[in-house]
Amino acid sequence: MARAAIIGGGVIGGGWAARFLLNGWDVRVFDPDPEAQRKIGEVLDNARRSLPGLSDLPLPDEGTLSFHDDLAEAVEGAEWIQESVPERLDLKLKVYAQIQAACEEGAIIGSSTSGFKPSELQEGSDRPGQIVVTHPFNPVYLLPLIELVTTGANEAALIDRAKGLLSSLGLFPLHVKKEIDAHIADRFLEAVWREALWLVKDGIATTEEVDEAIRMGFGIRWAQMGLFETYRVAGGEAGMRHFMAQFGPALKWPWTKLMDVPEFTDELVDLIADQSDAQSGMHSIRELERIRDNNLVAMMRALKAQDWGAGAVLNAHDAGRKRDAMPDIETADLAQPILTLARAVPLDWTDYNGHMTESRYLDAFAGATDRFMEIIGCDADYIASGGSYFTAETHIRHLGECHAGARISVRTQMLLGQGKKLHLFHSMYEGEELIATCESFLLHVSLETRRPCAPSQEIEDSMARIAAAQSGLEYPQGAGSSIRKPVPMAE
Ligand SMILES: NC(=O)C1=CN([C@@H]2O[C@H](COP(=O)(O)OP(=O)(O)OC[C@H]3O[C@@H](n4cnc5c(N)ncnc54)[C@H](O)[C@@H]3O)[C@@H](O)[C@H]2O)C=CC1
Ligand SMILES: C[N+](C)(C)CC(=O)CC(=O)[O-]
Repeated sequence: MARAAIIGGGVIGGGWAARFLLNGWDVRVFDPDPEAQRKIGEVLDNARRSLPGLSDLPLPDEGTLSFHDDLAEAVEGAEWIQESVPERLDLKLKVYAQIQAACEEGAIIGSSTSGFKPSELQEGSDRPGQIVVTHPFNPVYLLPLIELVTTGANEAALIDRAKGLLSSLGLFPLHVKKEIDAHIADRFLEAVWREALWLVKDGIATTEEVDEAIRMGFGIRWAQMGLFETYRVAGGEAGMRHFMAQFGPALKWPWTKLMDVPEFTDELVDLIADQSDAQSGMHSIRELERIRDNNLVAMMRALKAQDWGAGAVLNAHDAGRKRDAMPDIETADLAQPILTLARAVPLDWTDYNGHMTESRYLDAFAGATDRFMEIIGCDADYIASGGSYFTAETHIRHLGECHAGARISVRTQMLLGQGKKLHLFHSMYEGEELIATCESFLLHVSLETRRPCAPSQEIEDSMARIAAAQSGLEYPQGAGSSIRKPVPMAE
């Protein structure tokens, strides 16, 4: 089992711990704070309800989490060491000396620093090539971006290994090859933060109005296209050149306070903190984290459907794991109902009753049907060649309930697969418990005529193979049933 050490387990270290653990790594934590274990436990609870559902496949079994009073013990045998101690250079340098005295020479030491350059962190080290900046974004267990900032002291092989390990955790390592204070993203965030402070200090807007100005407009836009792509579109048909010609000169107008930072007087801190309390004080920080996570999961899953931005990163992560996680016609035990879906229930699949909402059962069963189609040869290439299946009838029975984060699976029995007809019976389980079934009848169609027709010989052969293998299975209980006619109540 791969092992990571988390040095500093606060807001960010806790997020890293969750990211590693939920991706199957063993995690050792060193943090002198006596509250660290409780705090990380709460971050983990949030991560467990939100991260697994982002994937359309099950995550690996969780690794083991342990807390250590001794830094040397925590880093021993670790392949990855993530430093997330407070943003003070003297402290970070002291911590690296302790880490490097005890860790493996081949281990990667990543720093979460928001602002320091890697050359500053490598200063005075005997093995500077081991230290890189891996700057994450909060919540680390959901957001994919990691700014991987390196110097000439870091060898290409170590950089490649770091990229590979980060990608295997579902992260998106953005390699910043030329170091600069605050890397890339925090330079924007600092600029926006500075402007917002001025707007509140000068009485132009409240903290709430600043936040509305972001989240009702460009905040949504930036989640799917960055700055340049957004402005290219805003330039109209003439694109970026026109945009720059039109708005470039305006940058010189006195729109902003540019580099000045308002002084953090007690008065300014009170003004901002009081407004922030009035805006959000009715929610605890943990509640706000859960609201944030619900929203992030819903947005990232929407981007996933578009295979765009952060959604494309999630799809690529799934694609890399699909081969091992899901059987195909050669690896499945065809004599049994075939595994066609295995995943965690995403946060945005639950409803006001606190369990998976009914439309999502159809969503999950439709995913199982899609997988069955792939297994028999009706994959993306086949569909592009003009043949596919349309569903003619579906009947779902709800036998139990499941909640966000639950691991569900679907196993599929083929009741008929011959000519243009495909009749499937899906059974959904949480663990061993049967929670729903779905019977579907599909017809093979020509996508040109939109009329039923026979499928390819390869599909016919696959269906014949499965029919022969499953011929010994009993007709499933519940198949062929309908909603019974109500019996009149006795007086
Ligand atoms: N909070 C944020 O939004 C982000 C912070 N970062 C960076 O992550 C790092 C940590 O920041 P946060 O998690 O926000 O701070 P935090 O204050 O929540 O956590 C820091 C943790 O380090 C522990 N600590 C202090 N001295 C230690 C030592 N000698 N050895 C081990 N642990 C020690 C503290 O007990 C505390 O639990 C900083 O470098 C920061 O710039 C990066 C991205 C976002
Ligand atoms: C405020 N901050 C500079 C610590 C923020 C970051 O570094 C990244 C983030 O998560 O916004």
